[in-house]
Amino acid sequence: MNISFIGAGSMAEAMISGIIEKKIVAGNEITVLNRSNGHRITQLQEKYGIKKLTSLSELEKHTDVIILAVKPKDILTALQSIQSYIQQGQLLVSVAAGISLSFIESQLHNDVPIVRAMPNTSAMIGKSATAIAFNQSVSDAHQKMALKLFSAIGLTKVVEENQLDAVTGLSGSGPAYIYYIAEALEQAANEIGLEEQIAKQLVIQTLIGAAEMLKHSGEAPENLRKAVTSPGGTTEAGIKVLEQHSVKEAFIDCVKAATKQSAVLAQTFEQVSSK
Ligand SMILES: NC(=O)C1=CN([C@@H]2O[C@H](COP(=O)(O)OP(=O)(O)OC[C@H]3O[C@@H](n4cnc5c(N)ncnc54)[C@H](OP(=O)(O)O)[C@@H]3O)[C@@H](O)[C@H]2O)C=CC1
Ligand SMILES: O=C(O)[C@@H]1CCC=N1
Repeated sequence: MNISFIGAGSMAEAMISGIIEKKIVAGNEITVLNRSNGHRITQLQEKYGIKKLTSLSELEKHTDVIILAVKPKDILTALQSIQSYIQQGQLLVSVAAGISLSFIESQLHNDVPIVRAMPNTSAMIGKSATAIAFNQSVSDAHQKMALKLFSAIGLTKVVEENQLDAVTGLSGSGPAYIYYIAEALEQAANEIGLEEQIAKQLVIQTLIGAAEMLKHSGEAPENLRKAVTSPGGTTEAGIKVLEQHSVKEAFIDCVKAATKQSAVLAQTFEQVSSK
């Protein structure tokens, strides 16, 4: 299988790294095209043994999967540049946030099988939580191929496309919410007089331990929380303050706002692009 990346940024690198590490394809079966920076391609060549896509016409003969890994603002130009080279049987994958399957279809000449994906930054270490949706032209074989590719960068779930705004609000943006908690815990540690380097490690290990417990214990988060909370104890005193500040409600509103913004961005982008 040969894979071509249009765009050589952080998401492309995360996918390249995962795909090679999981031996889905070898480095020399991956070609990459960037917009401006030759140095970036050389860097990826040296690190992963990938090849440079020297001309877009190479897509016609040597590619089974084309992965669009450009920013949403660049997707129209990228689609216009590749549209005449896409061949029957090739699979097109887009990781661009907020760019709908119908928008991509509208920029192409034929019925092209398309996968739209929403990964997150933990793809860098193979720990993304990704959701993918397919258009009508995607075959069973293509679905399997897409699942294999995204499973190389973490957990992958198939959803209907209308769920992708919610996925973006939850797990696409999700790492930032957890980093926000880590920031707050580190600041608290500082204010209560803990040594900085020790506090950082305690915060990280607390987050990892809690995440692993959620994954492996089979218990609901509420039960795990109650197991830490002794009556009249320290956790109860802490949680009481979170409740006074309506922190749970704030997180619920946070995910809803991010989900809403995903839909707004998609609409705005498509209106601008269709002018
Ligand atoms: N980063 C993340 O965590 C997540 C990213 N995504 C999505 O992934 C996509 C890529 O994001 P990310 O990797 O972070 O972005 P980056 O800015 O790191 O990379 C984008 C790359 O696309 C290249 N590019 C732009 N236009 C073209 C073009 N016409 N032809 C070829 N290459 C082009 C850029 O080249 P140059 O540098 O020369 O301009 C750059 O290398 C986005 O659409 C984003 O929404 C989705 C979920 C999470
Ligand atoms: O904040 C954003 O718009 C993007 C989409 C998902 C993660 N980051």
